[in-house]
Amino acid sequence: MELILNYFPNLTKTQIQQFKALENLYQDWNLKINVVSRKDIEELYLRHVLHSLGIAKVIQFKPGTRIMDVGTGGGFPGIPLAIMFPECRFHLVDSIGKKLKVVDEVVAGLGLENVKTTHTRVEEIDETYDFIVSRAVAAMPTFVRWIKGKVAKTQTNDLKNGILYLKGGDLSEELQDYRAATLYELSSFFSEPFFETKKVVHLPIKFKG
Ligand SMILES: C[S@@+](CC[C@H](N)C(=O)[O-])C[C@H]1O[C@@H](n2cnc3c(N)ncnc32)[C@H](O)[C@@H]1O
Repeated sequence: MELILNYFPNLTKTQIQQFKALENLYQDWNLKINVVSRKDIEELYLRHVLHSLGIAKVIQFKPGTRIMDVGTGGGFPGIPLAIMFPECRFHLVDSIGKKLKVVDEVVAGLGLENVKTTHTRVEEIDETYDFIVSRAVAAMPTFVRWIKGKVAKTQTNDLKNGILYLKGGDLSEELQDYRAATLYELSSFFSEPFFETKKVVHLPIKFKG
């Protein structure tokens, strides 16, 4: 938890309580339904919470921003972001129901009122969002296909509406067809070796006409 405060010193009391509560909630629920690997649970704050919050170093979502987390799994990056931005609306989607059971329990345990979850493949979603966030779900071309028509046209944030994807390693091949993508190195925000090759990819979605 110190790790989070170190990089986000201006959290409210509620946010601090909620971030602290994550540890017990995930430990308990992970014993019942394994959604996070054991090694990762030991390093929950580094590998999951702080990594998710990399997006909060790239953008401060304005109140009212609508965000979908595609393939949220155990709730990452959606849950840490929902704690960080209580005035934004988060839709966490996954095609595996038991993972969302854990997410629903964590959301209830935290008392988060800005999160809804849906058990479906993202292709079936018929809503629009300002931003679509994700981690470890699909390569960019597939992902872009899945979220077609789901990004709202009107921009209200400093960054253009589109995808904010947490990715690692060399992305030159995967992103070769996406010249509009901007890469933000997480190592410039966080000093832990875990973030050495990790990035937030911002891909604005173009609208025709
Ligand atoms: C490797 S896990 C990543 C989970 C989480 N984002 C994280 O980083 O901890 C990939 C997740 O994507 C989900 N997924 C894969 N394809 C999907 C699709 N088309 N629609 C919704 N969820 C999908 C899987 O069920 C799985 O929970």
